[in-house]
Amino acid sequence: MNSAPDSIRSRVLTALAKVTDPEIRKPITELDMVSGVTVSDEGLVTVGIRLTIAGCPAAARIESDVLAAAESEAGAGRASVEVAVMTREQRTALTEKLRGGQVERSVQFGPESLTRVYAITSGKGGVGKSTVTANLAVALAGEGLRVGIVDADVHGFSIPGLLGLVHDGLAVKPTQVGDMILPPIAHDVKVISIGMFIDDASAAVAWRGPMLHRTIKQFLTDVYFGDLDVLLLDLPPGTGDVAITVGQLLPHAEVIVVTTPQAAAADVAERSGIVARQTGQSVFGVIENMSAMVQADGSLLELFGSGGGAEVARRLSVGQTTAVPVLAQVPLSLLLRTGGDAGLPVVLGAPDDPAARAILALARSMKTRARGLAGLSLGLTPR
Ligand SMILES: Nc1ncnc2c1ncn2[C@@H]1O[C@H](COP(=O)(O)OP(=O)(O)OP(=O)(O)O)[C@@H](O)[C@H]1O
Repeated sequence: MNSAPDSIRSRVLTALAKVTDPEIRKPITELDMVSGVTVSDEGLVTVGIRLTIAGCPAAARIESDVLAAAESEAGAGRASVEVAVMTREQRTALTEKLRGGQVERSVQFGPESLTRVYAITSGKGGVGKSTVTANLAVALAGEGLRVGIVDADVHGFSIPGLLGLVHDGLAVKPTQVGDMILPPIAHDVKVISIGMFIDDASAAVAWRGPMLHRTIKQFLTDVYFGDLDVLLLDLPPGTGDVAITVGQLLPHAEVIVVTTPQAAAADVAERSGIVARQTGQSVFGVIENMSAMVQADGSLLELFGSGGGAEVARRLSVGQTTAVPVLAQVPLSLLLRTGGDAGLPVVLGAPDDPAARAILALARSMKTRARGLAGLSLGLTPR
């Protein structure tokens, strides 16, 4: 092996190109985070890196990955890392680069984007919309898709907890690089939540329309999701301001309505689908959650009745050229609930659970239509 300083330097640079920033998920060499590599006549390597911000939570990981990369070429104990922090100008250059050279910030995931955007809504609270959203996101990521969640459920921002992004009772805070927000990542899903910007977990968020509108817009402009295949938006239940804002900002988003099997829930669930239509969005389908559970003795427990999902799908199909399908029936499940409480989604923690299987099957069928690709065939249709 040629070990002249120039040769070592070029091999170290090649190794460094494989080190990624865990939050931005790009090679540090592309992010201008490597300020220099010097090799002494004795072959000792010094790598200079600059972190995006002081106190960067990923600092220790980046430093040790850089050291390992340098030592892989220089030899154990023959490399060192000098850590500095980007200047404001360097940070601005980085955020512009990540935005693809655009100085003007604009809403991501607009009609020109290839990302499939699904707004997940329900007629009323407590039907399991957030639980289903979190599990579906993780299941889609498990299918190899790049997935993000915007938790816009201002009154019940439960996504961070469901995905284990909670520390000392509070949702983890995103790293901020200049005016760019880096979403925390859990189980391979990039997550941003209103809950991450609130310091008192028990505080009620009494925001009115304009404040909500600004926050959702900021999530869609300032959060660096990178290139996603799928973005899921967890909307608040009902037909309020957030649904209208999302309809205005992302008119091509497709809506998924979550409902329970209860006949009485069908009216309100139908309404949330209709609001979506009024803002120009199409309804992708209905997920019936808390469906019948098979008990140990083989009998069915229909705690919330039956038929609600099919009924909502039937009503939302009226006047449409294609029928709105029931995408999945997710049974009542103890493990789905305890997995959510523990921050480990059931699709990962107990993938053989019937509720997990229903969500994993849905993710598999959605995978085939990721990134604008046509065709989604689902076994379930409205009765
Ligand atoms: N299929 C299911 N089986 C058992 N428990 C479930 C199921 N789906 C959801 N749950 C439980 O129901 C409760 C409500 O779920 P979740 O918070 O996801 O509802 P939501 O519709 O998002 O409510 P909100 O919009 O009001 O926040 C949670 O405790 C959750 O663990």
